[in-house]
Amino acid sequence: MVQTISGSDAVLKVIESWGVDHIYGYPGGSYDSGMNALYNQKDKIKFIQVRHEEAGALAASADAKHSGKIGVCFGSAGPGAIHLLNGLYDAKIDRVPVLAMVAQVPSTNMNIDFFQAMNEEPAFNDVAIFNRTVMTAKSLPKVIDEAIQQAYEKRGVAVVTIPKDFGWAQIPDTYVSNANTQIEPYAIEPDPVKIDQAVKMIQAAKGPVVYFGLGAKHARKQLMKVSEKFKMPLISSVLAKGVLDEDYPAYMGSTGRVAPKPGVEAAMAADLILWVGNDVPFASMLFNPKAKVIQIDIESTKLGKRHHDDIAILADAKEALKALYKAGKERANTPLYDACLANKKNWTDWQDSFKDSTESPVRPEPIFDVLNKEASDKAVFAVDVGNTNINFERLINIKHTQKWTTSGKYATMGWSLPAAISAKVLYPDRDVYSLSGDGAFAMLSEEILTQYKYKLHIVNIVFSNETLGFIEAEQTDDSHQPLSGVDLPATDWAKVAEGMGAKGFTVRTKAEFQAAIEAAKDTDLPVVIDVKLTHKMPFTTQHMTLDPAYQDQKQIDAFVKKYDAQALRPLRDFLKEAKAAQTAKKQAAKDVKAGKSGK
Ligand SMILES: CC(=O)OP(=O)(O)O
Repeated sequence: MVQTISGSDAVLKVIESWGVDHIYGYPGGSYDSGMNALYNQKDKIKFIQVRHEEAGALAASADAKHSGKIGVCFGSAGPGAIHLLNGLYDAKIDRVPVLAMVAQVPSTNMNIDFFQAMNEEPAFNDVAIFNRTVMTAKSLPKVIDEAIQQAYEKRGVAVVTIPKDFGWAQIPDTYVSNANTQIEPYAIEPDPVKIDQAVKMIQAAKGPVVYFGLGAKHARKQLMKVSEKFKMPLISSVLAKGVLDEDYPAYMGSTGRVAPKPGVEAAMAADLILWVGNDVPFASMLFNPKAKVIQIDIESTKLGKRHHDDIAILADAKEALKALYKAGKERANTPLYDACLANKKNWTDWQDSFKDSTESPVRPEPIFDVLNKEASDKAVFAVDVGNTNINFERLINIKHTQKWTTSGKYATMGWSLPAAISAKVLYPDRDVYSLSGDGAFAMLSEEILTQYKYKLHIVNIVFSNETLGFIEAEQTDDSHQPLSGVDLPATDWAKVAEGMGAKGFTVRTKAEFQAAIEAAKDTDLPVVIDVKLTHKMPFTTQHMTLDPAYQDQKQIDAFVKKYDAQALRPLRDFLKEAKAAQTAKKQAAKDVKAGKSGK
């Protein structure tokens, strides 16, 4: 006799065969059989009960971002399913594999206006790369297997809708999963002719730079070697922060609104961009429009997508960088390279000058100074959307051994708590920090309950300044309108957290923050540190007004005063100095050759 198994147990067996050991969700009547299977297989797959399905989907997306492996979540029929959507869009838009199981009313009650029934497929059509309602109980394991393969292959969201009765039905326990058939695709090697052309273009450029994204995350050493050999400063996408150590001298950080000044200025001064594994939507606005572009990408649809290419190389980033390094000759320092290094030092010194500021409410620099010292080399940061992105991008001295995630191109607020849960579930031995503004924290703050329920020792830092700061700055600097709808009521987040079982602290100074971080070491509970943050907005790199060659002195004075930026100098100053130093060096060398060294 053929052994049988319930449809939902068969589903979990397939999911487990792909190496998944936990699933996020919230029970509902239509998902009873799924809960029954999770109970039956609790030794193999852990159920993480989030308190809102959106958080489950975000945590699943964060699992995929952290580990590269598929994240799995579920929602019950109707509202439970629809609540998943926001988290699933994060996975879709940041292109990571997620499986969402969506419960449906029993097949006999579908399409007849039943309680909590809705036509779920159309609702998930846009978000999913694979979106199917299972038609028979027997096909359940095969459809789940297919969904997982599709999610990996197409780097997106697979949605499987499961009518309630199919999950309970007994089916033959004979299905064999496809998980063991999967192999890593071969890295595509670059065309040597294109590599030769690219090397010539790089050698001829006056100020070439590298602009890399997450497509180059496996090519850390090659990025540094190419930069050193051809004297190219490195600029990254926001999300590729952490591929290189922050203190690597030629790494200028990212470019764009959240970026530090050296990255923004280097991008505008470059005359050639070596664009590697990067798909940033604003990218065409962030660079010198006259710069030449050599682009390397593993997907042909990315070539020329964000910027006109002079040379397009279809290849794996690591292979292409290796080939460039091998094919080219070492270059002498360019003035732009020297100027960028000096500019970075000027910016870092300026940021550091606020590290011990005693202003209260506190500035972000003292808080991040403590974090930089306290976070271990293995720390994981879950970073929410808003000014927290800006402060994290500029002030965390990331190490490549640490990890961090945010909601990137989708940029949903509410990211940090579910992402921190994902980090602690995946890496229980690593120190995990969630960082959010008071707006973003409020959006999914109920997830402190999840942290408490599973005894996840996460340090949640809330930057409270009673405003949607990122939007406030936009209304002030971009649209020049009166502030409208951005103010938030003062809230005692430490008290809220205590009510949910966490340990709460309120801090207004660096010393208080340091003390809270010390106290956090003495508890296994989740911790919430409500940092009462200054209302001063971060230095704007988007509307930077520092250079008298381009701006009116009065404007510059007002800008410098607003951001306490007296010590900051424009990149052009360093370029002039670098050019003068190189001319003097050349002249000295000529003099020595001509026997006029004066010695
Ligand atoms: C979205 C937003 O403006 O958030 P914050 O207040 O953290 O900047």
